[in-house]
Amino acid sequence: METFVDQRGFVRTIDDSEDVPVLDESSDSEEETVSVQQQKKKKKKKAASAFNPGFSLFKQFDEAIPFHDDIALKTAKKKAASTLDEKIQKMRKMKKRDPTLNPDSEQYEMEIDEEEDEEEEMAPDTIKTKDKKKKKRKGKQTQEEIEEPVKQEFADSIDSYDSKLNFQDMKISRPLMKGLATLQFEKPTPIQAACIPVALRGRDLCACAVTGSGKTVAFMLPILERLLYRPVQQACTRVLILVPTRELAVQVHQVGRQLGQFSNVDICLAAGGLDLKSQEAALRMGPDIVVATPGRLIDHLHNSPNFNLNSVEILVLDEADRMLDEYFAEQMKEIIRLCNFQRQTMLFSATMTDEVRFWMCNDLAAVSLKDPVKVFVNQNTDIALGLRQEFIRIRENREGDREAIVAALVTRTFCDKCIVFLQTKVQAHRLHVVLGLLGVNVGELHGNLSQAQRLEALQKFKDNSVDVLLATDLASRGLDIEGVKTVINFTMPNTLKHYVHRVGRTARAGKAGRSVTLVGEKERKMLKEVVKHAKTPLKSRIVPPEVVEHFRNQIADMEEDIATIEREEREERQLRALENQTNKAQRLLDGDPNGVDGMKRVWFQTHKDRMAEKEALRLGEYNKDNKGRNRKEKLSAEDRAKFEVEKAQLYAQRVSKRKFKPKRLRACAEDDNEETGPPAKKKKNKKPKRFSFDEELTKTDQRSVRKFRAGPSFKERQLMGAQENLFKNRRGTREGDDVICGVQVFTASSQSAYK
Ligand SMILES: Nc1ncnc2c1ncn2[C@@H]1O[C@H](COP(=O)(O)OP(=O)(O)OP(=O)(O)O)[C@@H](O)[C@H]1O
Repeated sequence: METFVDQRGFVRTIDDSEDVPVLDESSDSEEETVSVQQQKKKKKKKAASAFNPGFSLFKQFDEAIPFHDDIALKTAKKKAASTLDEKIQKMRKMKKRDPTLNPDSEQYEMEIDEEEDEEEEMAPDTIKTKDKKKKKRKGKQTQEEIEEPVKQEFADSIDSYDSKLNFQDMKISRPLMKGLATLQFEKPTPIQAACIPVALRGRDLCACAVTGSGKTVAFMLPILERLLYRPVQQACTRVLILVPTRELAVQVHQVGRQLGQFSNVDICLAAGGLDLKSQEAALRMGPDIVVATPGRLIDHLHNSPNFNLNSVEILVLDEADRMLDEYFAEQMKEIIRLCNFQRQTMLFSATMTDEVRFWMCNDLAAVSLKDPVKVFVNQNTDIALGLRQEFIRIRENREGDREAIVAALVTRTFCDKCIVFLQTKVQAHRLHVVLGLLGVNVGELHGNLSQAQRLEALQKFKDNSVDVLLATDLASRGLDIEGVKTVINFTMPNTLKHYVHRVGRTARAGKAGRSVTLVGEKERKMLKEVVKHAKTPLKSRIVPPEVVEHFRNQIADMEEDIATIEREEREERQLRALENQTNKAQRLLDGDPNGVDGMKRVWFQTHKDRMAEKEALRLGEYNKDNKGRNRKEKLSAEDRAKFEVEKAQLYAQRVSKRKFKPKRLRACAEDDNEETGPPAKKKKNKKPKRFSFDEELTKTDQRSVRKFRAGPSFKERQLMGAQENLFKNRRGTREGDDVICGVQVFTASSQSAYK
């Protein structure tokens, strides 16, 4: 793959006017032959290293272990030490060593030695360029066209930038220039050139630029620059950066630290899954910048003494459209409620156009911006021009071939630096076993893993000890992994936006990359959307039927081994659950029901509320159909693939329903004054909602109780002078809608309290 490297070895950035070298069509067959050869060399290497003479399969059963609870737990620990990869290796070696264990077991032998010859005879994939069909206007409008956009009003709009501008021209201070030099950033990218001067002026902004265009530096650099001039007498948190995933938080934190390494700005990470106590200690010191995921941040806000957001001067929402979608809605409301409203707010994402109109009319009007500047560079594309997009058609009755096709792709053509995106964690895990048994060096990254496992999987993929990473949408946003060559979509992503982010993991910072998406008949609508948005020609790839059949047979032969591995894992999980229960019981006996320090952690929602929210957001269950009936005990390849597609479609349906749902009006403006800004415009022809006192008293359903009888909000308590009690008894105040960004939002209870 070609990269842009200038004479001085710096990674150059791409200008709007430049042509990006898309992978040459004529190179297809040559490229793939080379790839197959490389794969074969690799396989030989793997075959050589696959056998460890010291390995004893039954070693763990050598000693007779008497059954005893305690020992069972110890065994659980011991068993848990055997990772999935170890299990896969064990199975492969077992089959290799003792063919009598399974009459079909030549499969692994064949794969290591003889299959090479067989594959040599197999035809390479065929690639055709997809022609863009001419637009037919049937007088039928698309959903986007039908929708009447409620647009955010922008005070200014920037859609071009000064391509000659460099970091010196922006008056970036010396310590940060040194940081930029260490990162070898010579020249700002377009989004940086456009955003940094605006952000330095303290203006609110809403920025959108293609994936991999350097948005992180676009907000981090002006933040650090402004913090260099902060008063240092009193340490407090002045900047809050919110991101949707823990991995992204780690990455943003790292970029901040690298950029600010020669300054005295203190950055703290408050992401879920990482050590709570050390985060608490760091937050107590009042770090200048906090990079956080919403859930963990709320936990700290409610449970860490001396940590609050009262002094936050800059709020950044990275992947803003995700942060403001329904999944984070309740948590974001809570954070915004606790955040100082006199602040600069910056929103960044690669896919924002659609969302902007949302924010103004949904519950999250709270993050509305003050005279915001819209910075949309490269507006004509959200997909990198260096990306080559390929599609593989899956015929209606061949849905079950998806696993075989992906196996063919990653073993024959895209053998390294490849991310495969799947819709469900279960399918990602299964594919780990399948590809592992086929000898692929594979890792998985999704929400069913512990944080340590997640970070380890990512690290292994980054440092090339894993060639193929199987991930859910957890990894689709923001992650910047150097040198990702290929992104494979097992099914068409939920929405165009998901597609843009997934394929955006490759072809970053002006480099070339490739995406391969498997498209079934039911997913053709989404494909049309992608075709409509494409700025470069799309390709259609055909994997030869004999290759698909070969892998399909191999996978079918492995089913028994897959079941064995899954059974072992299930047993380990049960033992771990038993261990957890025993530990819990032990803690109860010791009189410490809540953990090490005996403090019960509080959360703004009750456990029941949280579970109800999760349940409402759930998109079907793996072994239940969409009517809630149990699926068959043993799912076929078709069933699994169908569920993946179904799940994506359920999500897309929900998004589209939400777009059409009438929005609740909850805000009313205060008097026009400096603090609160101008009053909101009165809606014509809309009867004001009336709250009756009787209603407040008599309505006892849960929603009304929350709506009418919520306690005073943060601001109201402040007004009442109860500052010291702010962190006590926060539960029950979540609907205490309050003063946010100049708009005062009253609940009925607060209205009557003020009357
Ligand atoms: N000025 C620069 N010069 C060269 N490379 C840069 C520059 N700024 C950022 N990069 C590199 O570009 C890559 C992408 O940056 P970043 O992750 O911030 O992109 P992004 O726009 O946030 O992507 P996404 O939309 O996927 O979140 C990173 O590897 C980063 O190091």
